[in-house]
Amino acid sequence: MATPSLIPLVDTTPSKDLLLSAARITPVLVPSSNLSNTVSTIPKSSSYYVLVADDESLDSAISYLNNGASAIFASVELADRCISAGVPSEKLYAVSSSTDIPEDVLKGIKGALIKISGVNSATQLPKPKVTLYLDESKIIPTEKTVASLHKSNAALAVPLSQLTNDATSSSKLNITNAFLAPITTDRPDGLFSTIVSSYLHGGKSLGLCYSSKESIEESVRTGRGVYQSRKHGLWRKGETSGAIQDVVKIDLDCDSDCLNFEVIQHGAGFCHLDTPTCFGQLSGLAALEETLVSRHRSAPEGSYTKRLFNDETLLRSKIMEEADELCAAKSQEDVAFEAADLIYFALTRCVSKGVNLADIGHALDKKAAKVSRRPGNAKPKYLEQAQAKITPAPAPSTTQQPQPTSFGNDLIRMRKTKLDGIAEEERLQLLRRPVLNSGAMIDRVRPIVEGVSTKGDKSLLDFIAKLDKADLKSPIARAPFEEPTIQQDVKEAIDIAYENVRKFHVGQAEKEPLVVETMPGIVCQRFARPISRVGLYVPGGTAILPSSALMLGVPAQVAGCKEIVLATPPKPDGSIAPEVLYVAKKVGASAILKAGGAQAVAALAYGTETVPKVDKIFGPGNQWVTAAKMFVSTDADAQVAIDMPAGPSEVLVIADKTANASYVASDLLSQAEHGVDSQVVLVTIDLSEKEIDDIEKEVEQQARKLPRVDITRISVSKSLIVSTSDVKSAFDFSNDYAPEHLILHIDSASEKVPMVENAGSVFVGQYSPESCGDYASGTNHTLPTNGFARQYSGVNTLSFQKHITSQELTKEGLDKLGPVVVKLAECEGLRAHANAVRVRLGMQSP
Ligand SMILES: NC(=O)c1ccc[n+]([C@@H]2O[C@H](COP(=O)([O-])OP(=O)(O)OC[C@H]3O[C@@H](n4cnc5c(N)ncnc54)[C@H](O)[C@@H]3O)[C@@H](O)[C@H]2O)c1
Ligand SMILES: N[C@H](CO)Cc1c[nH]c[nH+]1
Ligand SMILES: [Zn+2]
Repeated sequence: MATPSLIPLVDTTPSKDLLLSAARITPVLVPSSNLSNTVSTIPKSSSYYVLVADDESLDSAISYLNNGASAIFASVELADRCISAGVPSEKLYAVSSSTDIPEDVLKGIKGALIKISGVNSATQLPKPKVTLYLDESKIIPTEKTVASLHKSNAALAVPLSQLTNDATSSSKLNITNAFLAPITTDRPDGLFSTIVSSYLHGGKSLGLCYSSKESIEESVRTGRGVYQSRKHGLWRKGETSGAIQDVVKIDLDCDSDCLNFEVIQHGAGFCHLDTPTCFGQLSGLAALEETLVSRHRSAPEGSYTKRLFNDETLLRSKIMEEADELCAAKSQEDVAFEAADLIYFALTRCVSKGVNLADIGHALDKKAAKVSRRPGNAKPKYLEQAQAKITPAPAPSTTQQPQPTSFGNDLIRMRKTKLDGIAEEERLQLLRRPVLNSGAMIDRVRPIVEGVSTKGDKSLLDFIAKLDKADLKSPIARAPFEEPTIQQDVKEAIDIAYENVRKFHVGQAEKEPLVVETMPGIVCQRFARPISRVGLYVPGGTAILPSSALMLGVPAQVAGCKEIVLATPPKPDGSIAPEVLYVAKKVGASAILKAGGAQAVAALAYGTETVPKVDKIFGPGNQWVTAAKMFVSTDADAQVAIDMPAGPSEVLVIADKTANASYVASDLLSQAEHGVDSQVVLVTIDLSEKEIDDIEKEVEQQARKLPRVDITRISVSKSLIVSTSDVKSAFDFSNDYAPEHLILHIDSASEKVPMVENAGSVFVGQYSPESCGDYASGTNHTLPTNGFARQYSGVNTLSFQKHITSQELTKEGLDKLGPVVVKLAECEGLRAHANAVRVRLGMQSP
C-alpha cells in the first residue's frame, strides 16, 4: 500500500456522505475531542487515526489504540512517553510545529505531523519517516500541492471542511482528485489497472479491470463499483445485471500505479459468466461461508446444517467436541482434519448470528492492533478439564481413522465406524452424502439458463465455447447422422448390450389398456401414450458414457417417443464421441445437441432457433446439470418435466463372512472411480478387524493400479466402512441410506432381497457385479442418488410415457350414477356440475 498522499482531518462534525467518501480512500484523522460523534460513522472496514490532545494522559493515548485506532498522533512530549511505554513505532506519529524533532523520539515514531503556515517549502524529516503537513493558513490546498508533496515522500493533512466530494465544486479541494494526484500509469490509454477483491471473503481476488479518474470519482462519491471499460466507456457494475457492488475501500499499491477495489459483491458474482470470481468458484473458507449463508437462508429438509442452526445445544456440544478432538489430534493430517471440523461448526455459529468472515477478520485486526495485552491464562474450569485429559495421553479415537489426503502416496482408505451403540445424531451424519449445496448451485446455473432461454442460440454458442470449450457454428446435428467409425468389437458389445436393455424395457411396456367396469354400464380405462418430445442428457465431462446414451435411448425408443434429442458435451473440435453417435443412430435419435452442462439443459427445456424444445429431460450429470434440471422443472414457462435428481454415482455393499474381499473391493472401486463426489459405502456384518483389514488392503492395492486413481483416492477418502453385528442392522442402515446401487455379498443373498426397502437397483450375490447393470445385463443404470431412492424409481419404459384415463357410461350407467353425482355436486355448491347430469336424466332443478 502506498503512503497516503492525503489525510482528511475531521475538524468539524462532517456530512456523513463526505466522511464515508473519505473513509473509502484513506484513513481519517480524528481529534480526540471529536471522536465520540464521528467514530460510529466510520465503517468497520476503514482505519482511522486519533489526534490526541496535548493534556491527555499516557493511559488515555494508549486506550485509543486498544479500542480500534490504527495509530495515534501525539505531542512530541507525549510521543516520547508512548515510546517508553512500548507503543510500536508504526502506530505513533509526533505532532510538532517544526521538523526539529529530537533524534531519540524520531527513532521511535512512524512519522510526524508538522503544523505550519504554507507548505510550499516542505522540509523533510529523515527518511524513511513520513512527514504530514497541516497548513494552518486556512488557504484551500490544490492538487498540485498534494502531488508535489507526495514526490518528496510527504503528505497533506487537510481539514474535512476544505474538502468536497462534489465533482463540480471549485471552491474546495475535490477529495478524489487529491487522492489521485500522485497516481501514475504506464498504459498508453491512460487507464489504471484495477484489482477487484471481495471484502466478505478476506480480500479474495474477484478479477481485473480498469479505472479512469472519472470512474474512480464516481465510485468514491457513490460507494458503488464503477470502472472504465476499454471498449464501452464508463462501466457501472451491475447496472444491467443487478450484480452491483458496494465499495468498501480503494487502495493504491506501493508505487501508486495500480488500484485495489475492495467490494461487497451482490447478485450472482463478479464475472460476466456469473461465477463469483473471474478465476472460477470460491474455495476453502470462502466457499464454506457461502454454503452456510445459503443454508441459513433456505435449507432442504434433512439438512444437518439446518439442524445445527435450529438446535443451539447441539451446535454448542459439537463445537466443544471438535475443539477437544483438535487438541487430541496428533499427526498433521489429523490436526488439519479436526481443525476443519471445528471451523465448520464455529462458522455455523457465526453465520447463525449474522457474523461473516470479514467481521472475524476485523476482530482479529482489532486484537492485533492492541498494544497492551491480557496475560492469556485459561479459566480454572477449562484448565482442570484439560489437565485431566492430558494425563494420561488420550487414546486415539476408535471410530475415526487417519484421513488420507488427495495427494502423493498417502493411504487410500475409507473412514471406519462401528454402528453398535452409536448416537442417533452420529448415525444421521453417516447417512449424509458429500454433496454440494443445491440452493447455491441453483443460483449459479440461473444466469446460464436465463441467458439461453432469452437469447437463444447466440447465448448457447457462447456458453458452449466458454464451458464446453468448443467453438461451434451450430449447436445441433440432425438425423440422418454420418456413419461413425468405431472398432468392430466395441460395436458388437454395444449391440449385445442394446438387445438386453431393449428386452428388459420392452417387457416393462404396457401392451393393453387397463379396462375396469366399476358399475354396470360404467367402463373406466387407463392407457399409455409416449411423451412426444424427449431430451436425453448423456454426460461427457470426465468420461464418455455411450452406456448412458443406451440406457436413456432404448426406453425412449421402446415407449415410442417421436422426437428424441440427445445432448452431450462436444469435444474441442466440435465432434461427439463416435460410440455415442453409434448409439444415437441405433435408438433413432432425431437430433444431437452438442452441448453439456446447464446450457444443454436450458436449450432442451426452452428450445432455441435451432434446438427443438422437449417435454421431458432425462439423464444423469454433474452438479451443473442436476441443478439446471431442477431449475427448469420449476419454471412454469418452460413446461418441462425431469426424470429425477440423479447425481454423483454411489454404491452400498453389504458384506458378511462369506464375502470375497477382492470382489467387494472391486465393486466399491467401480463406483468410486466415477467422480470425486461419488460415495461408496461398505456395511459389514460381524466381520473381525482382520477381515475388514483384508478388504481395505484390497481397495488400496486395486485402486493404485487404476488409471483414475487420483479421482478414486478422493472419493474413497469421503467414503465409509460401517460395521454392524447382524443382518437386520445392516439392512436397516442400507434402507435409511437408500443407495443408488446395493450389492449383496452375503450368505443366501437372494433370500434377503425382501429386506430391501429403498435402493435404486440391487445386485444379488457375488457373481453380480454392479458394472453388469451399468452396461449390459438389461436393467437401467440411470438411478436415483443422494437418498432419492426412498421416493423415486430408476428410469424405465414408463418414465417415457404418460397415462391417460377414459370412461364411457351407458344410459343405464348414468341412471345409476347420476343421483350420486348430483348429491355430491350440490354438497360442494357446484350447481352446473349437477345440472350436467340433471339435463340428461330429465331431473328438476331445486
Ligand atoms: N446416477 C447416474 O445414473 C449416473 C450415470 C452416469 C454418470 N453419473 C454421474 O454423472 C456425472 C458426470 O459428470 P461430468 O462432469 O463427467 O459430465 P457432465 O456432462 O455431467 O458435465 C460436464 C459439463 O458440465 C459443465 N461444467 C463443468 N464445469 C462447469 C463450471 N465451472 N461452470 C459451468 N458449467 C460447468 C460443462 O458444460 C461441461 O461440459 C458424474 O458425477 C457421474 O457420477 C451418474
Ligand atoms: N454407474 C453409473 C451410474 O451411477 C453409470 C455408468 C455409466 N458407465 C459406467 N457406469
Ligand atoms: Zn458406473
